[in-house]
Amino acid sequence: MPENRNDLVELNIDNVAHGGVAVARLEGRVVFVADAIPGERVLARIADDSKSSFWRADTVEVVEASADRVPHVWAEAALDRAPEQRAGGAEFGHISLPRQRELKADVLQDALRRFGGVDRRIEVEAIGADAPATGTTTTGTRAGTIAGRAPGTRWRTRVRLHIGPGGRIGPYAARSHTVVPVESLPLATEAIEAEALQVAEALRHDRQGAAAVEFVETSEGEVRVSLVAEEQSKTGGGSGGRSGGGGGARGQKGRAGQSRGAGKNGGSADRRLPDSSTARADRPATIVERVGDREFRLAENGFWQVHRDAAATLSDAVRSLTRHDLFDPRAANHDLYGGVGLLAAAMADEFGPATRITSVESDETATDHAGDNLAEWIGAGAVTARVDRYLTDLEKQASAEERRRLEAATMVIDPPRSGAGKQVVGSLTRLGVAQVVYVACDPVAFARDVALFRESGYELDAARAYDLFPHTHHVETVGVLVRA
Ligand SMILES: C[S@@+](CC[C@H](N)C(=O)[O-])C[C@H]1O[C@@H](n2cnc3c(N)ncnc32)[C@H](O)[C@@H]1O
Repeated sequence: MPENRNDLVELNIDNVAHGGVAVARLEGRVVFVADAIPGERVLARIADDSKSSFWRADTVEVVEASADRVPHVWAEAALDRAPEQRAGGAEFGHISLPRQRELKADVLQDALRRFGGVDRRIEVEAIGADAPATGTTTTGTRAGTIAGRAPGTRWRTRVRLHIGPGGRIGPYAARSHTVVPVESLPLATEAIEAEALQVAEALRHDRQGAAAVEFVETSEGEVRVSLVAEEQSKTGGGSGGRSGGGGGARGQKGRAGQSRGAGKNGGSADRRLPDSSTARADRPATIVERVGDREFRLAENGFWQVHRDAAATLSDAVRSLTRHDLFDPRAANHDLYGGVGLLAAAMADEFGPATRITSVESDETATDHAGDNLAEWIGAGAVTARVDRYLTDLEKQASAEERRRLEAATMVIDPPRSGAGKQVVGSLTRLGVAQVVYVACDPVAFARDVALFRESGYELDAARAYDLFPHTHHVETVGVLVRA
């Protein structure tokens, strides 16, 4: 029986839940506990008791520590601060990296079992500079550690910081809209951290009507800085995964803003950023990202994988996991939720210049860029459409010959966090496609979609999981679904 001291309770931590919190029980009720590790005993403050089915609590002191507890990777998110003053976005930063990956694998395994009906353990692999030093992959990710860089840090090439009272910038605290001013950003690239500190200084004097600031470092080392206007910040615009040190893994675009490049070495002395009302009308600037030998053009506020080695890792993953024996280059292959064509290019690279592949993406600017990025392949193209409507139209309108090409097709799908869902999975299975190479950033949404595929006669074939978001709870899974 836990000891009650006002709203403080001692809790034994049992396991980990989806969303980066640990699970304890208090008089039979589930309590989701932040900043704890399974196996620990902690003193926690109840933060939310509004629901009858579960409560939320924040660790304030560790009574019996796990052997996997380490000093927090981000001092400004550590236990010695009040919970509402801990920077959000590095919710696993107090756990050793190998244990973080085990916990992510636990969450994925549990989701696949409970929601997908699949009994499978998929270990979560370290990537890029955190991976064991076995050389360089086909698309050029760097394996092995970089001297002077703590493991699991300096990977974040997209960061959104919010502007709080007094013009001070920082991430939100976990599960709140309280801005926590910070003086370090250990998950961000060094260049973004340096730029953010300078911009923070400028905004303290004049917040320029903005509610948030976004930082992007391209693979060429250029840092772009954009202000996000008040109403755009409230509607949650901005590319996926930019919040704080590690907020969401990804999301939808939609932010118009104003920006400037800071160059490789920190930018100009003039810290005034362009005015939001004038710049909002402009088309967003184009940036270039490099993956191996390939260049991709995209809008600077457009979606791009967040970890500096993620684009290469996922390109390698879809190339190697796709069942080569089921791949037909002349079939109606697709890259659904294709962004600027990253994974379509990986497939065309793997299967040769005759490969037919169509990228389908709802964002018009991204599709325009995908068309350019895929121009060298005669069989590759890009379409602006919502995937659900596009597939429904295909079901209604495809000729007999097109249906045969769809049946033989490989569909790469890389949906947002909510997953593909019933309608899209229904269309894919009714079309009877040969295989689906599913890139998933949310284990529960993935597992639910796996269940839908299984109900329609598909099985989960090969699958791998990657630690694209070290020190956060996020994990990326790539799984292949084939007709059983
Ligand atoms: C996770 S990103 C993947 C992009 C690309 N595969 C990559 O790795 O760069 C998901 C993409 O799907 C797009 N998207 C979201 N919902 C969509 C929908 N219903 N139909 C088409 N595209 C959608 C987003 O704009 C975003 O570009």
